Amino acid sequence: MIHDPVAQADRLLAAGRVRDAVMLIEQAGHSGNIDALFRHATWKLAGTPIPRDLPGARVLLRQATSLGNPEAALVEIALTANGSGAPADWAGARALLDAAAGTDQVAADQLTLLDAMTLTKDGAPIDPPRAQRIGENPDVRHIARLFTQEECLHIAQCAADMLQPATVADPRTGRNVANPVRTSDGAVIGPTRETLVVQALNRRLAAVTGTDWRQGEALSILRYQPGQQFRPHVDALPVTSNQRIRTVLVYLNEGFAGGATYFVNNALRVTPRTGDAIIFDNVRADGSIDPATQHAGEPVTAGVKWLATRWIRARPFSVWTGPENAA
Ligand SMILES: O=C(O)CCC(=O)C(=O)O
Ligand SMILES: [Fe+2]
Repeated sequence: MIHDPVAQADRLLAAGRVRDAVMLIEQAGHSGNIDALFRHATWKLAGTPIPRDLPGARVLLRQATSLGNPEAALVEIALTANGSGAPADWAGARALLDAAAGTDQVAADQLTLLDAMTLTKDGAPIDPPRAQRIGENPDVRHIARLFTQEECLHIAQCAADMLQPATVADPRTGRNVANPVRTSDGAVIGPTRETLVVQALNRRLAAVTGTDWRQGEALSILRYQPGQQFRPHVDALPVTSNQRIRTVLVYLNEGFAGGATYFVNNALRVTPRTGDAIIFDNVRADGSIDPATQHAGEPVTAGVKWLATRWIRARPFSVWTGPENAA
């Protein structure tokens, strides 16, 4: 038997021997190697080096979890709740988290945060707060303390190890260059990393924006250090069949200097405070882009600003099948 089939499969892949790598990982999985099962599942999720197969990945994750792989358990929980590879099943995901929490402190900590929320059997908030209007043209609505400090910290922690400087592809060279509009570091919490806490918060954002959670893009996290900013822009996309109709921003911390959100048209300036949210529509009633929604994240002058953004599409949005596709 091969001692470390995952390392061996990586070597085969690096040598371009994809078929051999896949055969090796399959065989090791069949004989109950939990790391091989998990690696095989991640390949099916990523769609490389084998085709994407979400139901197949779920089968492998189930096996790896039941054989005691805690990493597989967390991914299985995420996919169970967000409906990847099978219909969304909040109660099923919750039961898996309960089971994982018995031996895994990461799962236990998530359970503590979840237990502090009052949720329906589908993970939606039972009594979501109402927003107050704070500006006109554009209409900007505000909710104080939509997220608790602990919830904000959890989100920041989910993104912390993935933060990357903002870049755009240079149209001439195709190379990634610094983004001139946004200079902060960012990360998205994709479907395999959506803890039940993040998913409950995404459902809370859906409730307060009057949308379905499936319309939301993956939660985007931004971190601004001194001098970093998001220059004036609109969130709506220039060309799309599934527009970003609404935006909700949640400030994840406070105590830094600068970093207000500024709406150019009505000179509305929103001072960030931990857990506060603002909501605005990016399109007019006829669906056209509303230029009055132009806004900026002003430069941070001292300290660090953390922010979560949920861009909400007109219709369900699937992070698996590409930016324009419905689930
Ligand atoms: O940082 C801010 O306050 C604004 C962020 C923003 O405009 C966005 O995430 O779309
Ligand atoms: Fe924006």
